[in-house]
Amino acid sequence: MIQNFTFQRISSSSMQTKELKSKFIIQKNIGYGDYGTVYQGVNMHTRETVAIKELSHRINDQGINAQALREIEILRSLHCDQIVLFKELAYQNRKTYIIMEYMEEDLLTAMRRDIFTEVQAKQIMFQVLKGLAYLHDLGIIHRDLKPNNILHKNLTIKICDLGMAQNLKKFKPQTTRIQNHQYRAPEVFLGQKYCSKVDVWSAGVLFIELLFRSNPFKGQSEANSFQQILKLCGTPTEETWQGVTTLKNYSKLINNENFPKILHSLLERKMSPLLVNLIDQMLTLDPNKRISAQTALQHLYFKGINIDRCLIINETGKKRVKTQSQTDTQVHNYPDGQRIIVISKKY
Ligand SMILES: Nc1ncnc2c1ncn2[C@@H]1O[C@H](COP(=O)(O)OP(=O)(O)OP(=O)(O)O)[C@@H](O)[C@H]1O
Repeated sequence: MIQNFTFQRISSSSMQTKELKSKFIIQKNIGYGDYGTVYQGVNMHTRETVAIKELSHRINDQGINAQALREIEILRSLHCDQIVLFKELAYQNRKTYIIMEYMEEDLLTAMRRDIFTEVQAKQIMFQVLKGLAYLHDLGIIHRDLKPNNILHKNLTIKICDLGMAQNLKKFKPQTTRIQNHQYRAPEVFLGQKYCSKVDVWSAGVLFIELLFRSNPFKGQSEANSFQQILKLCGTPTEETWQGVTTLKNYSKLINNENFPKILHSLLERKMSPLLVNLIDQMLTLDPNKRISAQTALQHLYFKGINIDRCLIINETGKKRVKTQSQTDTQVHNYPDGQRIIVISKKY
C-alpha cells in the first residue's frame, strides 16, 4: 500500500512512471554504489543510450527509502549542464529505476588510468565548481562530492548521485554522517552546523587529487583523515578560526599538538602561484573564510578559460591538449598584501 503511495507522490506532479521493460532494455552493469546498481540501457523507442539506476529496496521495505526519494525529488528539479540529466522514472518487480543521461565513466575510473595535465584538471574543476555554484544557488548541498560521483564524457563533466544532497531551504535537522571521510570538511568532523562550503572543501581535495594522483587526506579511518588535515592545514586556533575551540568534537579530536600549516609550501613545489592561491582558499579550515564555489569561478586562475577550445579529441579518442607557445604576464595584488606575478602560457 505504502509502495503505491510513494509512486503516487512521485507521479503527482505530472510524472508518469512506466514499467521498465515496456521501454528500456538493460544492456550491462556499469556501476555499483551503496544504494543501488547502475546499468547501461537503451530506450527502445528512441534508441538513445541511457544510464539506469536501480534503487534497491528490499521486499519488506515500506516504499522507496528516504534517500532514494530525496535523490529523485532533487535530481528531477535540476536543469544544469554540469549535473547529470534526469530523464524519467520506471518501476519493475517492486524496484524503482532512475533513467538518466548516459556518461562515459566516472572520474575515479579515469584517474586510475589517465594522468591529467594541469590544463585538463582546470577544465574539470571549472565545470565541477559551476555545477556546485548552481546547486548552492538553489540552497542545495551535494554532501558527497568525490571522484566516483563525477561523471565525464570526453572531459565534459556532470555531477551525479544526489542521494546525500540536502536542500537547506527545507530546514531539516543536519546529520554529520555525510561525505566520504577523505573528502570531509573539517567543520563536519568537528560537529559544527555546516553549509554549502563543505562541497567546496571536497572540490579542493579533488583538485589536488587530479594533479597529484593521490588524496592528501587519505586515511584508513576517519580519525586518520582528520589528523592528515591537521598535519597539512595546521591546527586551528581561535585566531585562525573563531569559535573553533567551542565546537562539539574539538577536545575529542584536537589535542595539544600544534601542527603548522604546510600545505601551501607543498603545493608550491608543483603548482603555479595562482593555483596554489585558489586551492588554499578552497581548503581553508574556517568555513566562513573558505571561498564559495561562485567566487572560486571568478578567481584569476580561471581567467580566460574556454572549455571548448582547450580540449581536442584525437582520432583514437585520447584527450590531447592543444597548446601554443605564447606567454602572458599578469600581476595580481591580493587583499592580504600578497603579490603574485604569473607568467603563463596562453592556450
Ligand atoms: N549517468 C551515468 N552514466 C554512467 N555511469 C554512471 C551514471 N550514474 C552512475 N554511474 C556509475 O555508477 C556508479 C554508482 O552510481 P551512484 O553514485 O549514483 O550510486 P550510489 O549507490 O548512490 O553510490 P554511493 O555508494 O556513492 O552512494 C558511479 O560511480 C558511476 O560509475
